[in-house]
Amino acid sequence: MLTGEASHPDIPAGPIPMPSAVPPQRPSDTPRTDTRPAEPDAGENDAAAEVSGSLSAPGFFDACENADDDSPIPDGKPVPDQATQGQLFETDPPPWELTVQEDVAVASVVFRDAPYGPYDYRIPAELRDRLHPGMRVHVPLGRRKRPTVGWCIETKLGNQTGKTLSDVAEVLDDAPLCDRPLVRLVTWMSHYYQSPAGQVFDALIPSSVRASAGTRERTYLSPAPASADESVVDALPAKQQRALRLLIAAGKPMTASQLMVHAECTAGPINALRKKGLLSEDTRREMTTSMPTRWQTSDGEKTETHELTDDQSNALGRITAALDSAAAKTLLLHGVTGSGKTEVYIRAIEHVVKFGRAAIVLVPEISLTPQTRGRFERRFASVAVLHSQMTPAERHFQWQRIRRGEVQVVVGPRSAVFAPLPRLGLIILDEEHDGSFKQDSQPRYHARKVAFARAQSLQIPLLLGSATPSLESWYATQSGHAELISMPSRVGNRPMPDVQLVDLRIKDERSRGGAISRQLHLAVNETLREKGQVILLLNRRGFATTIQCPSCGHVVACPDCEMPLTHHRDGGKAVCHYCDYTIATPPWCPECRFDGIRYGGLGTQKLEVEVKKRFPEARVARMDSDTMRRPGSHQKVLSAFRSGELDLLLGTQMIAKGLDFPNVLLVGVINADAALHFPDFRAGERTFQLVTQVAGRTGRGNRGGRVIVQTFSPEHMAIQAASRHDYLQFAEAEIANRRKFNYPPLGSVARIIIRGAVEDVTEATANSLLQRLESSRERLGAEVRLLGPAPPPIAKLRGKYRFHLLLQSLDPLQLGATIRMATKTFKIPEKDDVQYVIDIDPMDML
Ligand SMILES: Nc1ncnc2c1ncn2[C@@H]1O[C@H](COP(=O)(O)OP(=O)(O)OP(=O)(O)O)[C@@H](O)[C@H]1O
Ligand SMILES: [Zn+2]
Repeated sequence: MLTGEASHPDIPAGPIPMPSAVPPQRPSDTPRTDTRPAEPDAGENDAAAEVSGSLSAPGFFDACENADDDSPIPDGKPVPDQATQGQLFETDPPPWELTVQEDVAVASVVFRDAPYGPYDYRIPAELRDRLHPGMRVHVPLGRRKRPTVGWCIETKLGNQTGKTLSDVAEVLDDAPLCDRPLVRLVTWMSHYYQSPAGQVFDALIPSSVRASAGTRERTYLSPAPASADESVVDALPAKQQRALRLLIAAGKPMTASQLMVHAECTAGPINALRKKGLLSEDTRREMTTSMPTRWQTSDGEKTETHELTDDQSNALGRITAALDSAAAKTLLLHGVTGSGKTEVYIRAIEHVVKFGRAAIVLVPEISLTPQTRGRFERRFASVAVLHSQMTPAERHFQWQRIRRGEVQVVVGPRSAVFAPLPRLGLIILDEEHDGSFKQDSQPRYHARKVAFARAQSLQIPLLLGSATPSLESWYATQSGHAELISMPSRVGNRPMPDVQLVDLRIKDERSRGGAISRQLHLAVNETLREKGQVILLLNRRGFATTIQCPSCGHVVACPDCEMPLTHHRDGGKAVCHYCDYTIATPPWCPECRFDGIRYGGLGTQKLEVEVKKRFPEARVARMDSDTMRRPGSHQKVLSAFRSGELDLLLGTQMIAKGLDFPNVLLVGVINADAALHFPDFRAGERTFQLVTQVAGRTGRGNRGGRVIVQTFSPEHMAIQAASRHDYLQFAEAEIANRRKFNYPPLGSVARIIIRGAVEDVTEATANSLLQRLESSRERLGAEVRLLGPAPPPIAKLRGKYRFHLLLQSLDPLQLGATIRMATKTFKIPEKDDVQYVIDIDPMDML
């Protein structure tokens, strides 16, 4: 899937189902999601295997019980290379062959491109001790024996395929890039998300690690045994003798250039010594620098350790009990904004670290919250912070530290769930409802679900924390799959801020020609006068969100996506927020040449202009993905805001997350409905989360705080509940809504997006995929509802027409099996140029 397909940076995405049961892993039916022809596969019989394999076999986690032992991946039945032909002629091998065959060491290998494997290869004797699961290999693939890089997922004794295996040609890694539990996680993800295992490995192991970024090979010279013979050394020409004696005297290996400097000679004498066999060589891969970290750690907050509140110590007690029980328990810490969740995480990790174990803390993009980062770095001796602005060399350096076991805490975004800590004891997801935990390209995984799988297989607790938990996690506490821990009040018994709704339908409430209502205007003035700080939320970036001709009605749209372009004032650009297509904003209508084109709709840039005009004294900063492009820019703005150099911060949802500034006395929400009327069953949930979270940024100090929410739908349940900080009311009402349609968390949803250059060919492909889904559903007897194909709200993206199919079921196993069976042999003729993407537990329907 193209990155950017679901990149709606200003639209918060929602949550994902809590797995209550997870399908078994069967590495043999790695899915295919592209149009290339697949290798021959086992055909009809496999369909039957699919039924029993996916619908009745024990779950993945049964298979993963002994995560530490070295047993091969359970239930693996690799499809042998070119199996079908061989099977025509061969029956059981004769017994004498059996003994020989059993002695054959075999590696199962998967690939990132089709055919995806797994296929079995013989491990030649000289590679037997070197090859382990989690390493990359070179193997010959296909009839042409094309040399291909693959990942070894299993090594075993005995060739079960009944035919001659090709040899592994080369082992590419000195040590496994992931340990066995992580290899098992790969095969589970590949199965559950229907994404080739080779591609899952690529998501798991950063490209900087695969490419050994920031390292180079260096060859070290030391005296060879032959140089111990004095007479030999004495007989050498002067320069050679000098160099060799220096090396012997040094007592440690040197590179050729070091030795040249030392011995004040050229390369000649050293090469001569080499040729005479008087030097031995040793090549190592080394980091080129000792890693300087480019980011300061602090945003200006002081270190504080607090006496825990009663809520906090109760929460900590329940978490340490789970840690001590060494069970794979899922805990949901529901603590209102400002209840001190971070302190609880830190204490829980201290408990973990005491026993020599380590923790992972997943956060929505860390560069947005330098504060969180600072809190962890100040409290632990060895923290690895992973974030999107690291260089490849930094990333690789941190990864190596983590793998060597030098790190107590890893803090990072969703991909940090794969951090290769050797003694992981706890995984925490902070702001667990956040949409950034779902990846919108292959493999389309959700970090919460992967964290759950990893925690289960290692038998360690998973701690989810939020003031506005996803309904999936909430429902899990209601159905007994997770334990609920509540922190219903703020630290220091500070009250929740007062929320006032401004009904924008009433004309008097609206301001003439502006975005800021009379009440909000007054409140900002008052706050500034009291030397308090203000946060204003508007979840749309750009200046104007539509460019329309008032004469002919033409809307300037992206030629590739057909979505309206957003006018950006800096540079006078019109930009597609879906694909980044950019043109100069046309000064007149491109259709009818009318010169008086109108910029409608409100973005953060326009709001900034209005704010500066209304409050000329205020020092204002804007925070959105346009102003925050440069590394470190969040930190700069946030430290300035903390130190009081700024009075007013306005921006998109990135200012709604996790910030803790005691002097913020007013939060204004410019338009609470922006996301409410999206064609998505999570629209209400996202609105509730966003309003509650941003409202929670105030009243965090001793001076109190208040919130003004402007809305066209003040009676909407999500906005009502948010205005009362009433999560329970919201959750109960929303669960009842979802129950009517079996939407998550009550049922499971999957989405298949079909895209192609020609509209009717794309639609026809979607229809034939639908037929296949219908017939698999019938063969499996699966209770799955099929909807579509229909054009999604974004019906065209980057020049491709799009259709989608939705699948719904109460049983995620049946849902997965239906798709797997339908797509297993589904091939789209190359000339059609149509691709499809499977999205299990999709987070948006756009
Ligand atoms: N026991 C305590 N006593 C006093 N202050 C505390 C205590 N625990 C935490 N704090 C302070 O309370 C503030 C809020 O804590 P924190 O930012 O962890 O809240 P939170 O629950 O994560 O809120 P949000 O969900 O809004 O991010 C912080 O400034 C923190 O230093
Ligand atoms: Zn576009």
